[in-house]
Amino acid sequence: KPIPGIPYNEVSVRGLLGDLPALARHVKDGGNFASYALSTVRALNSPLVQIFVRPFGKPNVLLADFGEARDLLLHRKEFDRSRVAGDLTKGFAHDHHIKLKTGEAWKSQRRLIQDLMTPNYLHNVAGPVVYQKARMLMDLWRIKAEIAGERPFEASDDVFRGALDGVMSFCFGERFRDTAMGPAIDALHELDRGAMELKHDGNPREPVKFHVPPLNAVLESIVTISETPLQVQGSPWPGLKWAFVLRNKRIAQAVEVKERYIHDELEAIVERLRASENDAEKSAVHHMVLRERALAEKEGRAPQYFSRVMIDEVFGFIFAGHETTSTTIGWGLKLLADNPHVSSKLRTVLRASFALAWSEARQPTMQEIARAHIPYLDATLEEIQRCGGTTPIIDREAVVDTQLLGQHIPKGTNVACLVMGPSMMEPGLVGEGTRTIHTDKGTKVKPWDPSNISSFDPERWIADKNGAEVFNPAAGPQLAFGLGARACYGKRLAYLQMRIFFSLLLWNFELLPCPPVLSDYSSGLVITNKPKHCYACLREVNSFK
Ligand code: HEM
Repeated sequence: KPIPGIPYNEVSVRGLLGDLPALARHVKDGGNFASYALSTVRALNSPLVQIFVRPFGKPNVLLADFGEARDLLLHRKEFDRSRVAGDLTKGFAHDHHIKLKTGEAWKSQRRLIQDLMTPNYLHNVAGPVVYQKARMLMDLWRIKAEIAGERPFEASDDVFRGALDGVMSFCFGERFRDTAMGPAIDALHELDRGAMELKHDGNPREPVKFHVPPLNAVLESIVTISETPLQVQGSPWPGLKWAFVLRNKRIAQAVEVKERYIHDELEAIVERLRASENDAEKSAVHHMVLRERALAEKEGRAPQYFSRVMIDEVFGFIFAGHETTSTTIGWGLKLLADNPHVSSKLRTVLRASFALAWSEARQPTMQEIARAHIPYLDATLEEIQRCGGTTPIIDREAVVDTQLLGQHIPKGTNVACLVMGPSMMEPGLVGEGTRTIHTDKGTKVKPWDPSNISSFDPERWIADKNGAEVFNPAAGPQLAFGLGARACYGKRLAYLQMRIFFSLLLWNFELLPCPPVLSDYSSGLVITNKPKHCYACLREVNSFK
């Protein structure tokens, strides 16, 4: 039954299936749930609309306005984490904190992973292992660029391997050695040099196809599990659907492999700590074991190193961190290749910022990259986040009867804030004065200039402070990581990974534009809003070690 006062498609309320038939047609034509939501907002020309995608369930409200979404996410206690995230992760990380409402239980669980996103931890512990994996990706692309000879090649699998290795290194530190990238590099070394001839064959615009080697059993299990939420998405009975999905032999085996792997890693750390306090390798898992030990001591109980919560929190890093980061890097590759003025300015800025590395003909170090103050780099990363739309929807649930944009929202309604719609990537639909009263008077974020709101322009994040360029993270609307208490936990790690990756990429390569057929911006929404085509066409600009 529609919520009075909120626009909807008239045809959707005529049948039992609501918007599902129209959504299915949209998907068949190459769209996805997020693009359907956006097209509905546009068709009804309203920043607040409702759609019916759960048979017998409540309508889903779509909110396409940054000002109102920001207020909701930052200040409104009437909204909390929705059931969607928990429903989608129930089958493989049942006890992860993502599903919890904001309160004592959530806070207490977050204590286990506290301090992992501090600059100190990121720069000194996580950064070096993440940097090492980014260097491996550059090595892989150096070989591919040489073989491809300025022809494009598929980049999404490489970027995916790089991001997966990055987040696994964050979790397990130096203990994680059986990487995704290793076999990809080995496969190139073993390649018959005759394959070098590829660069002279055929159409120079045709992509070069490289063999994609399989992942090891643990990494393969992560990929298998990460695909399962797609099967549950939209189900009116997620619990039942999970029971069915987990009966599949391949999926059940994948869950078993990942459980055993995480358990064994925890056990290894616990054993090393028992043997010698200073002997265990530092990593997120090591840090969690120390936190659990300290919390248990404080609470007068025995530590539970192998509890469901411990295992699910570890897997949460991997699940929440690998595809999001790899998708965002994929968008960044495309945007930088298609905007050579941005990539060449960034390269010039990087050379000036890492002047010592340039003069010594070497790669910038992890510490140089992490600590440098480079406003144009920060601005470019922010703009990649804005234009990529990796997580196009941020859900919240109304926990009491409330209002949005002056309309009644009943308790239990799921509100989906659109990250890419009006006011974000196209002019807004809301007139001043119609929003819910803002509690943060005086710090309201200014809207983007409508004349260039949809273009990729890092300069929008740059401000002038006493004649010097500074990066202004609050220059305008941005929802890429959500906002408020439940915003992305791993944001700082994601920025660090991107900072390292794009600095090294532009240090080593020029990104040549790919042929138009490989350069479109269509996307597929699985867990994230992924580019359908992600190719790289690289020219090495130096051969520094
Ligand atoms: C570019 C990469 C990433 C993007 C775009 C991204 C985006 C997001 C978004 C939009 C949310 C929901 C925010 C909200 O509801 O307000 C979220 C939540 C979360 N993210 Fe990320 N994320 C990224 C990387 C990571 C990484 C690397 C980790 C951990 C290693 C991580 C861990 C989490 C967790 C644990 C939550 C749930 C927080 C909670 O419910 O309290 N994310 N992320």
